[in-house]
Amino acid sequence: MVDITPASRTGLILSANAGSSSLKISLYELVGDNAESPKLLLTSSISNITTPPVKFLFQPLEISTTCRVKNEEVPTITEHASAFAHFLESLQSEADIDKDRIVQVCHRVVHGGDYTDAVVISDGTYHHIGKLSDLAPLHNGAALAVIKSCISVLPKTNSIAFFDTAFHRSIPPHIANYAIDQAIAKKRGLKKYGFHGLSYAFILRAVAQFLNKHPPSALNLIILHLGSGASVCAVKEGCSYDTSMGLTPLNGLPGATRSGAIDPSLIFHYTNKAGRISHDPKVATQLHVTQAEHILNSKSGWKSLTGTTDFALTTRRSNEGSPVDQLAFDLFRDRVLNYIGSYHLKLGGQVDALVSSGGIGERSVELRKAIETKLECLGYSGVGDANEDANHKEGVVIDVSRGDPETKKILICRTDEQFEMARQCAQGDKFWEPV
Ligand SMILES: Nc1ncnc2c1ncn2[C@@H]1O[C@H](COP(=O)(O)OP(=O)(O)O)[C@@H](O)[C@H]1O
Ligand SMILES: CC(=O)OP(=O)(O)O
Ligand SMILES: [Mg+2]
Repeated sequence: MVDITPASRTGLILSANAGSSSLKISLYELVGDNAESPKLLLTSSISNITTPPVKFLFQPLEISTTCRVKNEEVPTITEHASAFAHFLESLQSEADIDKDRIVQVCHRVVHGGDYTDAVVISDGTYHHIGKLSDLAPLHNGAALAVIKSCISVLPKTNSIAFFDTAFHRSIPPHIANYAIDQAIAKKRGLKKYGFHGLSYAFILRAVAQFLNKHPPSALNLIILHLGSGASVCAVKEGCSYDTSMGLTPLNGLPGATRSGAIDPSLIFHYTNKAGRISHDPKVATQLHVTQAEHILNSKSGWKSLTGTTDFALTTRRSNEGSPVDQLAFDLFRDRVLNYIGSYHLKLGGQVDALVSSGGIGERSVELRKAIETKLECLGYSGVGDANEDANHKEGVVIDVSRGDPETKKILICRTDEQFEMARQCAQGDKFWEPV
């Protein structure tokens, strides 16, 4: 009989996180007894894929004569497939690792429709995920391009799709459904799916460990994931109860190029071509993305208000008195507060901690301060001095609250979607069964 117990699992696991204009990759080693915590060997990020020059960063954890850091602009990278190919070349040339040692590739797929769990890629699952691309135009197409490359250059390796949506399968019907004709809604799958689920799963476990609350089902949290795409999640008894994104990642908070929630009628006053298919060359031609979706996904958000997608720059400029940057900063804080207030109420005020994560949530001292000083009226501790020092502190979870035991905690969690996939892969029996 073939041994498929966790202790028998060895090899390299690669996790790929394809964003709208970036690809983040982490490589882990599994030696059987570390299935709970696969060992990180290196990370790589390829950014500005749709706005060249493309930046390529390759960072082995241990540097040696055969393991080098690379940080360069690469004009030959034009889309996600060539970005992935460049990573594989560097794996050999910079880290002396043969790609054939990779036994599993985990792919973050943002929209998984009704998939409630990760799936091994086959012809059937590949095409099903392809059909969902219209609902996550900035993301699913990019993930599929990387999956396709894997199938062709790593034919003996399992490719597994991990879905952002899976974490939110617990959202109850009265929250997940929209007030629209239910026959049409059911037929077309028009409901709230929610996203950033791999990040929320990672945070839930990390915070449970930090607060010493086991199992995680003992926890109620309000989690902010504030990055290029931003969302909030109410976790009730260890499960997603509500989240700000909806049918697509467009709803809820604004993001780098996304409007977030707007009055649905607005778009018909913005353009009289809202329903026409977009012919923008950056939108893959096989996707049926309307001009409305293109404007609200790619031509809105911080970029449309301030000219930059860099929220750190927006914050600096707003401190220097720039009115448009101040508007972007205040508008973001306002929308985040909408959700915190609402989720605090939905959780009956029984909140173990407010957790801030994502590129902005983890690093923006100013935004955290602006949000969290408003929360004292709800019994949150307010940010303490630790907020200022958080960027220099080590650790996955950092307590930035004032430390008054009577008040609710405010934490930062350095989320890691790639690690969450590698961990779930290492532990999932079905991924290791011989074919
Ligand atoms: N110190 C900082 N202050 C404010 N925003 C920051 C800071 N560092 C990074 N960011 C912002 O974080 C965002 C990227 O977050 P990230 O979670 O990596 O996004 P994504 O994975 O969605 O591409 C960018 O808008 C970037 O400007
Ligand atoms: C779902 C989503 O918006 O993802 P990201 O923040 O990585 O763009
Ligand atoms: Mg992200």
